[in-house]
Amino acid sequence: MRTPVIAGNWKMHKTVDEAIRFVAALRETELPGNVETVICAPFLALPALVGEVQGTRIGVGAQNVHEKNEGAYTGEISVPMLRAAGVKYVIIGHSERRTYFAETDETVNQKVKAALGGGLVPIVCVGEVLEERESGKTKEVVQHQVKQGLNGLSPEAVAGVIIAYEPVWAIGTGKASTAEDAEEVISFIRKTVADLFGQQAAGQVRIQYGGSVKPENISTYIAQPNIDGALVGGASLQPESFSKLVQAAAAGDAS
Ligand SMILES: O=C(CO)COP(=O)(O)O
Repeated sequence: MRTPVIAGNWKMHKTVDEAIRFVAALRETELPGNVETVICAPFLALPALVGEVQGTRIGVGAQNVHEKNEGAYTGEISVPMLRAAGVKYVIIGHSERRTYFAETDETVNQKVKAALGGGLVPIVCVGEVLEERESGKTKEVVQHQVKQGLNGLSPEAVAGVIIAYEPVWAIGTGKASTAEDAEEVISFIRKTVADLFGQQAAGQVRIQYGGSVKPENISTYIAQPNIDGALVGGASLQPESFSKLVQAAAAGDAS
């Protein structure tokens, strides 16, 4: 039985004060125990958030990390720095980082290894662009990204990874993938993990859907057998909406 994960990706939103106010509001709501709840915030807000979530079920994640532990890499943040700040998760290879910051499957792989080696849970993002979808290349693209991103990991390590399938055309567009389409690709990703790392790792690895997930559609994804939660951008920015996502995921998982 895989515990679903609802992770908010705030992207470049919220000052430290805004982040603190968000958690204060979220703490007013009852967060269910059968859903892993994560907030991935800008680096600056992370230490304050770690303090604010003490005693709650919320985990804190970063949105990127450098693959080296330290060195002359101006502007970068390392795994040991995040760990020392109490951060538990890190998003790796988000399509925005691949598009705007030249991340490749190779850098994703190095970052995943660094994260796992340093005790962070990586949320590894994969997904096709519209042109690839329209030319029937979705499975080929995500298979390649999964294979390269997880290259060289042990089956035990893969079991602890979270994969987020985020079709790029669905991100921030309001054009979410249907739950059936997302299930088809995510079950294919699980099969790819089984082929590469064995059935046990494939049975344990959690695979989220991301792309225009809202409180109104989250239940349709959670109802799918292979979809283990969601990575949410816009709808994670308001505490009411984020709380509804977590509640709906809990209700869907229990049903
Ligand atoms: O990119 C996303 C999460 O990482 C999805 O963003 P939206 O939920 O705003 O479409």
